[in-house]
Amino acid sequence: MLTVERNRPMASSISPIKDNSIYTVRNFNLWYGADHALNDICMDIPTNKVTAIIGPSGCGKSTYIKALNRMVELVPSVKMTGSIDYNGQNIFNPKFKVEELRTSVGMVFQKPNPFPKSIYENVVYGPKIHGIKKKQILDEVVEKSLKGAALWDEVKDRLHENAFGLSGGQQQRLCIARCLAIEPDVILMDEPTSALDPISTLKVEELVQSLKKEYSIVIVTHNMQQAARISDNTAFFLNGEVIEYNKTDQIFSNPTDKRTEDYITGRFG
Ligand SMILES: Nc1ncnc2c1ncn2[C@@H]1O[C@H](COP(=O)(O)OP(=O)(O)OP(=O)(O)O)[C@@H](O)[C@H]1O
Repeated sequence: MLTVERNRPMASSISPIKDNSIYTVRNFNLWYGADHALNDICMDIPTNKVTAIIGPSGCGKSTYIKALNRMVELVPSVKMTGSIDYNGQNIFNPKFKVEELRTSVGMVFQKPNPFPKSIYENVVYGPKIHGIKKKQILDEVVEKSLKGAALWDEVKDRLHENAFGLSGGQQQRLCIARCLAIEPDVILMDEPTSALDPISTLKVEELVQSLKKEYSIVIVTHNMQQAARISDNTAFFLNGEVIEYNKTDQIFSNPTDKRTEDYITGRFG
């Protein structure tokens, strides 16, 4: 189990938002070599809400969400202290099964990254890895996931065509469908619309809002309007710290920290 080092100044204390939390994060620190990228993060993720993470480039947003699914450990120089509990279990406990995170937490990246396969094969990729072979079940997964990602009507007659033939916005929704196919509880999104045109962006934003009925969503975004439009709660990160974490309305209408106000009003970042 990881322990907390106390040989450095404490960051601002952040009171967790009082909702059912799928993640409980306590005093979490992360270093890339000597670079202290996350500093004493205490930030819970509520269930069935959209949580936006905003902040200037390099403040640790991606690192934080990659810690939530233990992807960040793929970087060899990483060192961490503190705890991240997922459904009450510390994900860094040696007894914790990381495969559980792989099936419960899906991730959507900045650039759509479909596999060089058909639309159908992209969606069934995860379920097949988890041993589902029956065609009828896979067909159902494809329809349900593509409907969930608001893409079914656009692709139902071309399921066996290569995914690279889709537009960028459609490819991103396909990546969301691929994520839904593993039936996750959480979807982590790292700037999912930054490579998309305004209409595709709107479709993904509408999708995020409809998905929160069934999923807990964390979205990193540089787009203030997007965070304000689609999220329930927003965290403002700066230099690896959570400066403010509150209801989105509150953050955007009446931030308590001057640095949050300066950032959302475009004075820096
Ligand atoms: N693989 C890595 N190896 C070493 N340092 C890294 C690595 N990834 C990120 N960092 C460093 O950690 C800090 C936080 O980076 P991170 O990518 O989490 O920020 P971010 O807020 O997501 O930035 P952006 O908005 O530009 O994507 C930065 O100083 C960055 O240089």
